[in-house]
Amino acid sequence: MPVTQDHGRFPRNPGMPLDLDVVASVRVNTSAVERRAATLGTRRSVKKDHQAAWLLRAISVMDLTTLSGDDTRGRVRRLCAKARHPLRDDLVEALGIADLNLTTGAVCVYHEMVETAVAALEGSGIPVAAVSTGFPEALSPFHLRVKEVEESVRAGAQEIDIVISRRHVLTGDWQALYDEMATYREACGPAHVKAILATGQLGSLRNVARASHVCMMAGADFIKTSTGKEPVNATLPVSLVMVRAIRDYQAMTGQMIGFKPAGGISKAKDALVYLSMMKEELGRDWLEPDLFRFGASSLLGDIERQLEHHVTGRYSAAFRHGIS
Ligand SMILES: O=C[C@H](O)COP(=O)(O)O
Repeated sequence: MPVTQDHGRFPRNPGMPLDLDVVASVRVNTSAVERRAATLGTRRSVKKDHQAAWLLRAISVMDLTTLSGDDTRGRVRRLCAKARHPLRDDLVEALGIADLNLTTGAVCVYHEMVETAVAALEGSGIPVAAVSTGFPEALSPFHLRVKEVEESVRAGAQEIDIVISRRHVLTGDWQALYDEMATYREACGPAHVKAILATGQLGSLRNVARASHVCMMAGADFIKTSTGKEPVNATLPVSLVMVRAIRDYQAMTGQMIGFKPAGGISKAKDALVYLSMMKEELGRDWLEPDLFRFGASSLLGDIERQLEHHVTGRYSAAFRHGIS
């Protein structure tokens, strides 16, 4: 499976009027979802022989992230350098992928760091994603959250990760959630918008499904699980519910919406499970950066280690074969 670097094929979601009948009709069979999620890790759709190719793909769909109170411009510049060249030169050579010009899908930072990241990524084609709207709690005055979105776009962010107000979901105020999301959509202008649901704080899988639908109806281009700051972040059951909402929304409107699991995904083997889930649930199109991203601050290191093992294993196997 060749890795493609395609940052320009984003489908823009025009949204639709809020349909409360659809929202009310959303049901989730929690035990069926949990059963399916439990089998995902043991499925073999990523064959061992192809693991290196899948790990390279995981890099190409990664929003390489730093969202820390002690972020500095220097740290962001180093992160951007890593996004341009995610793997060490010797590994790139050993894997025979020098011609791929592999990069991460995007770099994800706070608003304050957008300009620095944009400058550091100039000419690379790698977009900058900004977490705006009072990330991670979204409890600053609404007009300031909207202003932050506008400022991030002005500073050069091509993608905005907004955070929804959890209380609208917890109180079932779908109109308020729709209006909030639609306002952010508008404020994003040409930038693509990812709606962070903060699923660990939404109370139930049914609420996750209903919030997913409302955000897509209001124009979200992507739905994203978590900020990475909730007590529970991306999980497989939550992800299954969200990708199935994406499938239902596509059946209803024809529109393809992206998915971004984020928070706590730091192991290469977990990334492989997510990729195979996307392929099985939504199909091949959802393995591309315009429809799938990992939000992750520490996944790349583990992928690099696994690719090293892959190369070393291959060489030692070739060596043994040579002397037998
Ligand atoms: O949006 C991305 C997340 O904040 C990253 O979370 P993480 O630091 O747990 O990988």
